[in-house]
Amino acid sequence: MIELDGAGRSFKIKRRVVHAVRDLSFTVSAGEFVGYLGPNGAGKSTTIKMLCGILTPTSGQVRVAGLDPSRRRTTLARRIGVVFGQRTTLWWDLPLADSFELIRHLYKVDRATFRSRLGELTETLDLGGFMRTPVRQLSLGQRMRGDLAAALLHAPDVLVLDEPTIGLDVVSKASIRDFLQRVNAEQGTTVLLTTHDLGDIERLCRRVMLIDHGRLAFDGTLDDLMATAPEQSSLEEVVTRLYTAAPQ
Ligand SMILES: Nc1ncnc2c1ncn2[C@@H]1O[C@H](COP(=O)(O)OP(=O)(O)OP(=O)(O)O)[C@@H](O)[C@H]1O
Repeated sequence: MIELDGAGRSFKIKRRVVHAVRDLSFTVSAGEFVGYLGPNGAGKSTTIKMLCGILTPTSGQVRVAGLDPSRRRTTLARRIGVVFGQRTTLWWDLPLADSFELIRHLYKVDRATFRSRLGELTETLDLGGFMRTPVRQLSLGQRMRGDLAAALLHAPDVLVLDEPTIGLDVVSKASIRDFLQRVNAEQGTTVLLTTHDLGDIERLCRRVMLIDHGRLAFDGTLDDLMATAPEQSSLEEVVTRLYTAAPQ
């Protein structure tokens, strides 16, 4: 469902070149739920932007649902949902319901499918109490639930999440994790999750990829990851070891 083959992305800043992602190769199969970890500045967001076609790779190849994201961005938009936890894709001044209606038009979702899909999402994400509230008046947790619904309204095959639980309290985090687990298990949606919250990883991901300095430093199951450190280490200790040991 997601394939990277030697993908790289560099940026030229004045006379300096920053290699945000270098020679990255991995495959994520349909239905997998994969955690994508890495320290600040490792290249996670750059990878995600290449997956949804916002950035074109400067080397190698990227394929999502068999499509080249930067060339087929519009077609791909129907197959992929993206949530950037730090930003909203909703219309700030409009009630949540109006944002969803606009998304329905953008993605050309027919009215009956939209109604049943929105009904399901409203129930599972408990959106009913604030559907008529302008997005700017929503709490962070409410806004995040709205963003998740917006990303899933068109029933994408792939869901890419960039820190979807950032800033949320423990109860909101738990409900979003439950929701994501259900989407993956019940609808077979392929999920790539970027997070600094290791609780998200422990709770949701069987497979973990770790990127550092733009390169893949680990790709395996959560158990394999835990086995890289002495017994009884916490996930936080294991990840800290890898972040500090990864090659430059
Ligand atoms: N548009 C850009 N122009 C120049 N450099 C960039 C650009 N976008 C990212 N970079 C650089 O690429 C590197 C990787 O950045 P990226 O945002 O992908 O990291 P990240 O892993 O998502 O970090 P964080 O966890 O802090 O969000 C960083 O050194 C960053 O400064």
